[in-house]
Amino acid sequence: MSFTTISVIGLGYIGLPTAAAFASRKKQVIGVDINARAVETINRGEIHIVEPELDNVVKAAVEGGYLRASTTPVTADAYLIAVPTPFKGEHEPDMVYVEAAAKSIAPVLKKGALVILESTSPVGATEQMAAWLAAARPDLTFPQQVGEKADINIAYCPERVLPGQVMVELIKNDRVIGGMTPVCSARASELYNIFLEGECVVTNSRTAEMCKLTENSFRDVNIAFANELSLICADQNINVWELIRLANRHPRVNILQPGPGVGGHCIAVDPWFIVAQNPQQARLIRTAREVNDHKPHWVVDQVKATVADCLTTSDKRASELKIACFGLAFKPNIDDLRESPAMEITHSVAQWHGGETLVVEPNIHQLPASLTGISKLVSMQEALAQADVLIMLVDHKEFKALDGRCITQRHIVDTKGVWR
Ligand SMILES: NC(=O)C1=CN([C@@H]2O[C@H](COP(=O)(O)OP(=O)(O)OC[C@H]3O[C@@H](n4cnc5c(N)ncnc54)[C@H](O)[C@@H]3O)[C@@H](O)[C@H]2O)C=CC1
Ligand SMILES: CC(=O)N[C@@H]1[C@@H](OP(=O)(O)OP(=O)(O)OC[C@H]2O[C@@H](n3ccc(=O)[nH]c3=O)[C@H](O)[C@@H]2O)O[C@H](C(=O)O)[C@@H](O)[C@@H]1O
Repeated sequence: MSFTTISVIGLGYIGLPTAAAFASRKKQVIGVDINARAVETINRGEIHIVEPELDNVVKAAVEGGYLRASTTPVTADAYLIAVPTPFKGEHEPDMVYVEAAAKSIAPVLKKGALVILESTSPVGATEQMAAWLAAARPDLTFPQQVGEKADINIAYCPERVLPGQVMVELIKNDRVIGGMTPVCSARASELYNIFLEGECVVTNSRTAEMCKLTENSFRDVNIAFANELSLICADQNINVWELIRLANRHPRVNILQPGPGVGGHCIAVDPWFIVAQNPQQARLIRTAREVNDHKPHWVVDQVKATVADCLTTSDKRASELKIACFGLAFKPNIDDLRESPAMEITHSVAQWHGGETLVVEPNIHQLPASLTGISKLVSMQEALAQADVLIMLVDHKEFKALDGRCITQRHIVDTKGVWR
């Protein structure tokens, strides 16, 4: 059965670009979200999230009559679930959104439908989702009951796009397809091939779930290695960026870059899903998380030591010193401040510091609420003219382009090696 109508459940950073990609290939797409304001925005042909090129694709899809959004699920040939999977408590995966999404589509499922889970999930989540659907629809058969002959096909197909490059990577990246049966995988591959230029690589659902967690854990472990080196090098008076550049000249060494910590809602979250399921075995993955989570605290200690050093050579009192923090976003050249180590550090410094804390963030026009009243958003030039201590937190292109001769301050904490 081919796919005439496709429904995407959850219209956020992943769901909306995916819905728009199908609609741009002239498929009828119904996006569903519990956020009524997001639904209204999309139905006006506008977007509620920031992602390059997405606005044009959504506008064309809505105006062309291929994409519409709704708060209520409808009957479709295929469903893709892209709802949040945060952690709860002591880093346990929270599957309540997936459960709610599955239960919301169950009543409208028709024989022959394909259901794909895209949300980053712990191993076994797809089987759990299939069980929720089966419990809600005893009139239909599911792969866990009858295998290939099931009325409903189910697969896990993780998303691996990089924020900021989603519209390119969505089309070009290879996709891991984890069907509950080979037929499920074949149908899921057929669906993605509507827009995919990359390859569909087929496996089972549990391997596909683990594959997504593995990719982000691999990056987290590699960044933790770099962050650990940065602590060792600071102690040994070695420039860690020079060290890594030199080590990476080895044909089989490729170390990532240290920074203020690991931010965003994926790399700092997903490795915990492995740790939660295999706490005895996942020792390196847990330690990497701990190393990366510790880094912002270490940076704050460096700031305090640098301020103390500055005071010994200055005739100013502590309350007269100005500290400037460069960057708030969770990574360079974006405006996303969520789960940002730069935010965490700036907040701690501003709360601790008796004097003025200046903030330079070229990608925002207004300070977030948590920093309002305890810091001041200024231009790069104002910060360089006024501050006694500089803290480099995010290697935005504007900061990298700065002529070193403009920096007269001697007291600098540079977490990104930009002003070395
Ligand atoms: N943002 C990213 O760069 C990537 C995210 N992922 C994964 O994709 C999944 C989705 O992430 P994002 O799109 O970033 O989240 P998001 O928060 O941007 O969007 C999720 C959307 O789902 C909606 N929603 C929640 N419960 C719902 C329900 N029961 N029915 C319908 N809509 C519902 C929310 O209102 C929201 O609009 C997560 O598992 C995430 O880990 C995977 C790769 C990249
Ligand atoms: C394995 C991998 O590259 N995963 C990607 C990642 O996207 P995300 O934007 O979170 O990743 P990122 O660019 O590594 O940034 C995460 C954090 O790590 C930091 N970071 C990154 C690279 C580095 O050398 N040093 C470093 O400190 C960044 O500054 C940021 O705070 O996670 C996404 C996700 O799963 O949501 C995934 O789709 C993306 O492909």
